[in-house]
Amino acid sequence: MASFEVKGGNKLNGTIVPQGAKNEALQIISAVLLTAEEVTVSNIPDILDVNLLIELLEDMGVKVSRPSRDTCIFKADAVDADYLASEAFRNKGGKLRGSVMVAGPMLARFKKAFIPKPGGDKIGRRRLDTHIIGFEKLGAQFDYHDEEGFFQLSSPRLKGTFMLLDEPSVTGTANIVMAATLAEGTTTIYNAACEPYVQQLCKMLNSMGARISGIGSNLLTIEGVTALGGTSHRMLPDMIEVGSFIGMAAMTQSEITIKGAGVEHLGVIPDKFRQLGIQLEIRGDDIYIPAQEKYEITTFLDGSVLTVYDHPWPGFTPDLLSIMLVVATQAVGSVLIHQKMFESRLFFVDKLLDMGAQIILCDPHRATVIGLGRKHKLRGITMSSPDIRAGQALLIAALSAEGTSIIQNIEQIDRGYQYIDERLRQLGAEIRRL
Ligand SMILES: CC(=O)N[C@H]1[C@@H](OP(=O)(O)OP(=O)(O)OC[C@H]2O[C@@H](n3ccc(=O)[nH]c3=O)[C@H](O)[C@@H]2O)O[C@H](CO)[C@@H](O)[C@@H]1O
Ligand SMILES: C=C(OP(=O)(O)O)C(=O)O
Repeated sequence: MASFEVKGGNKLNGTIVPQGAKNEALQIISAVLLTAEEVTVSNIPDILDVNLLIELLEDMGVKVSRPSRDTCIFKADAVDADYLASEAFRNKGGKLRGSVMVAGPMLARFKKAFIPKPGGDKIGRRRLDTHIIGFEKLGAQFDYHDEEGFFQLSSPRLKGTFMLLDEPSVTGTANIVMAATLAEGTTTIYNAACEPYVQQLCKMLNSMGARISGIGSNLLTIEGVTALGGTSHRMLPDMIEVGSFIGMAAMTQSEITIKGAGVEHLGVIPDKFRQLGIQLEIRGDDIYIPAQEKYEITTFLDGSVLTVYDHPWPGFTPDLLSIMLVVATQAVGSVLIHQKMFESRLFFVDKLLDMGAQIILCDPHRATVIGLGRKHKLRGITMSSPDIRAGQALLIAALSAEGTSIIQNIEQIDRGYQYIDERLRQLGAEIRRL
């Protein structure tokens, strides 16, 4: 279990380029299974989860070449569909959430799939019902193997239909869309997730010959085709990294430019940080954050305390709430952070309390932060990263704190943030991997 040692208190300065989007990468890389032709994918982040998925595809017989560090050429012309039934797949696939999205393409092209109990963050219950019920509506049968916790799916023939999803699941929508591209007839998905990740997937599928309309909305129509071909696709900048860097700049009073932030794909993210009183300027596709002595949380128009909560896109992503929470600890004013989707994502506030933050955890979903307004600094402590975003939030807290912090279990951070220590050192941070 590796750790970061962080000496806090330095003001950072400079330019940082966001990596390619992790959650987009997991969808896009799964989609290469839909064709026997070559698919070139660029701006791939070099992070644990994505590398594991690429390894998984190689184990399945997909040919992968890497002309440069961030680009892969995939060719799924000799896939061993039986590999999915193996224990090796269950073990490796079970290490990341993204492995569930191998199922849609496998069902569509090879008529069978297995979904291992997926890994990913332990942030509360994360059901797969939307995926499975969607496949079932397309004509697949499933068995749930209780003891090993995996789903076995088969589909001699997928047939398009109308479906109204129970919830706009991000990976669920991606999975059903991928299966529907090769189904007979037309599939209509209402209450579909429409995050930029899903939009990017649909655009890539269309460039492979799929016929998807309604991209960017919650009503997707997919006219099935008989085969898909090769294409090239470039991942968007990771919007969660962009948000994390905005928060980090404010919290550490740093002047930072986020270069190539993919501004048009950020939705409400910049405005949510502005609601915390953080100044930021959009300069073309860059975001400039000036060094700020103080930032003051706004109130609602009637003067009541601001609430920041998550909501399916185009609402605010749950993956940035931990960052918002930590940044609010040094703001002037108060905010209620309401994490609606996940039950166990706010428990990391214990560590912030130990660092001297003023937070009241109201219940597992809600925390009220009373900003310190820099009256005193957080103090460095030893802590363990519980999940990817809490890990990054604690790293930001440590960078702003007085003294030295040790963050353990940083595999959680490495799951989603590429070379984070190296990139932060370039901005002037004192961070060391132990
Ligand atoms: C690999 C990947 O892409 N992971 C992302 C994906 O996970 P993932 O696709 O697994 O998450 P889902 O969209 O399925 O849903 C997440 C959780 O929120 C609940 N839920 C979902 C929709 C809704 O309207 N109401 C609701 O309460 C679900 O029951 C589930 O417990 O989307 C999540 C929600 O944006 C993000 O946190 C994850 O980073
Ligand atoms: C929850 C996340 O990831 P995963 O779905 O892979 O656990 C995340 O990216 O914040």
